[in-house]
Amino acid sequence: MSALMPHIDPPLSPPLLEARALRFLRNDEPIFGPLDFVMHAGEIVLIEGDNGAGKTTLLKVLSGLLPPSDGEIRLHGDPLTLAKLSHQVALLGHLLGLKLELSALENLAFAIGLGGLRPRLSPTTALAGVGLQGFEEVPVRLLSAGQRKRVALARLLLVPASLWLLDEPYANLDRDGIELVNRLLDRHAREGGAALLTSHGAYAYTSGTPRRIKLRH
Ligand SMILES: Nc1ncnc2c1ncn2[C@@H]1O[C@H](COP(=O)(O)OP(=O)(O)OP(=O)(O)O)[C@@H](O)[C@H]1O
Repeated sequence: MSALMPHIDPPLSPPLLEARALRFLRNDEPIFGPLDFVMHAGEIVLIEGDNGAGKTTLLKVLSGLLPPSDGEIRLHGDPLTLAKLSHQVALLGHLLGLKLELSALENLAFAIGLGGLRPRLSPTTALAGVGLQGFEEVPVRLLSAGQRKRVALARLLLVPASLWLLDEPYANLDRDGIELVNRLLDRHAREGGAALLTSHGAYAYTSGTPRRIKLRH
């Protein structure tokens, strides 16, 4: 390097998710916050709190379903926009967001249309990956609660979102399904994604000790 050229360090990449002074009020009553936290690529973080503490509300705010009352959310250093939300953030909520009259495959095709498709994956391989080979054409209304959850997990696998927001991802799953969620989380983290999850169940994320965010009334 020439003696005249200054040495410039490469810029540090911004956190995957950043919440600053984030608050949500309903009818002037505080539900959560002010909250400050950052999440980096590869992190799995648990949101803890009693019933009604605001866990689901926080996930809804982070996924753009509810506007925050105060504060800021940044994704990869930039403010959240609707365009980013659909491609970079995937929410697995209590209601799963599946269309009951459509088949598992049709639901996945619909999700890809909105959120894009991860390279080298297809809806058929994603369904096989969550143990639903043979259920491709079955309308979701005919699937069990755990099978529906698995369709929603296949959707997570398919879309390229780097941030997963998972509300009770273990609910309704058998032991094999719980291990499946943990495998998907580990792979997502290894591939540079991050996930924020709530869980009341006895089974939760078992690889290492995830960081926790505690919400209080
Ligand atoms: N649609 C709504 N309209 C009015 N109040 C609501 C609504 N949804 C939630 N709340 C209230 O907001 C607060 C937080 O609810 P939230 O669902 O975020 O809690 P949670 O921590 O996810 O609870 P749980 O562990 O029971 O799932 C609760 O007091 C609840 O009564």
